[in-house]
Formats: sequence, C-alpha cells, structure tokens
Amino acid sequence: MNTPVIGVLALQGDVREHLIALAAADAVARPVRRPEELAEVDALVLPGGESTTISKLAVLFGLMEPLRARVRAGLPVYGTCAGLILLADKILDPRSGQETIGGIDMIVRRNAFGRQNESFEAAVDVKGVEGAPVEGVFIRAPWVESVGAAAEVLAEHDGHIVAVRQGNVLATSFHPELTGDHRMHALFTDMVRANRTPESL
Ligand SMILES: NC(=O)CC[C@H](N)C(=O)O
Repeated sequence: MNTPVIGVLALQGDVREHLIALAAADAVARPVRRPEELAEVDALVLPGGESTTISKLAVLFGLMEPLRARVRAGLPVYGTCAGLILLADKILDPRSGQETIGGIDMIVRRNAFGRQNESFEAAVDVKGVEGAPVEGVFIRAPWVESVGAAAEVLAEHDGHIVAVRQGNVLATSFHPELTGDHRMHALFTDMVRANRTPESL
C-alpha cells in the first residue's frame, strides 16, 4: 500500500516532534502553512502549543475557512492538547478572539489540569491501542467536559475525558509526540489508511 501524506499545521507549537513521530509511524510528513499545502495532504495533525495563537494565525494566514471546509468534508485530523482545543465545537472558557475549527461535538475546558508548573505524566489506557498504557504528557492540558452522542470517548484520566474520536477526527489532551512511543500516531495513520478509497491509492 502506498504511503499517506500527512501534514502538520505549522503555525506555532511542537511541529517538529509530530513530523518525526509521523515518519516513525510510516507516513510521509510535511509542514502545512498555506491553503495550497493543505489542499495536497491526505490528513492533518494539529500540534500542541497555544490554541489562541494558532487560531489567530490560522485566520491571518487564510487557513481557518479552508481548514473548516476540509474537516467538514471528512479530512482525517489528529489534534494534541492545543490541537484538541481547536477541534472542539465549543470552548467553555475561550480567550477573546479565540475561534475553533471544530469537528468533534464536545465542550473543552482550557488549562483544566493546571498551570505549566503543574504539568505531569500519567499512564493512560487508550481504547484501540494494544499493549501497555500510553505515557501521557500533560502540559497545561485541557480536559473534555462533555461529548455529544456522535463522539466516542477513548480514554479518561482521574475521571476526566482526555481522548476522543468522532468519525475521522481524533484528539488527545496529552502529547504522545514527546515520548518516543509512536502508537497514537500509528492509530491515526491506520485511520488515514482506512479512510482512503481504492481510487486514491
Ligand atoms: N500544551 C499545550 O498544547 C497547552 C495548550 C494551552 N493550554 C492552550 O490553551 O492552548
């Protein structure tokens, strides 16, 4: 089977780590900064970083509407941390001017697990990931307050939802790109491969 091309939205955040993790999970990975680059990828990763900044830059670079349109049209997307916030249909506590791309019927709370110096690691059991729990790195991480009927909860930590999937859209509160364990990226690249029609191969 030929290899999917997966973009990483490269406006701000930990882009490089995702490019490395995707390459390790057998995808061709490339940064996406312009609408023309977005049009060329089979799937997209939204990195961790600062969701307010990423949202404002996406508007500035003319990417917000193309991103919404492609997600609505079924583009497979994986968002980590700030990326999860960008994929939420609703933010409980948005900063002024903060917009989301949307794609998952969920309500998120930003910085829910505390401030930078309260960052932590925890073993997280993720539905669909075989073997030992995933080492979750939580950095000023959001949690998901609630999900709608179409969204499937894949993991919880301390009674709070930290991984969700709805159709082709996957999101985690934590950062698997920082651990060297590429199983979350492999789960995503499997989703991307399953999404490709025989004609597109
Ligand atoms: N590590 C992260 O991505 C932090 C997310 C950040 N708290 C935000 O609101 O965007």
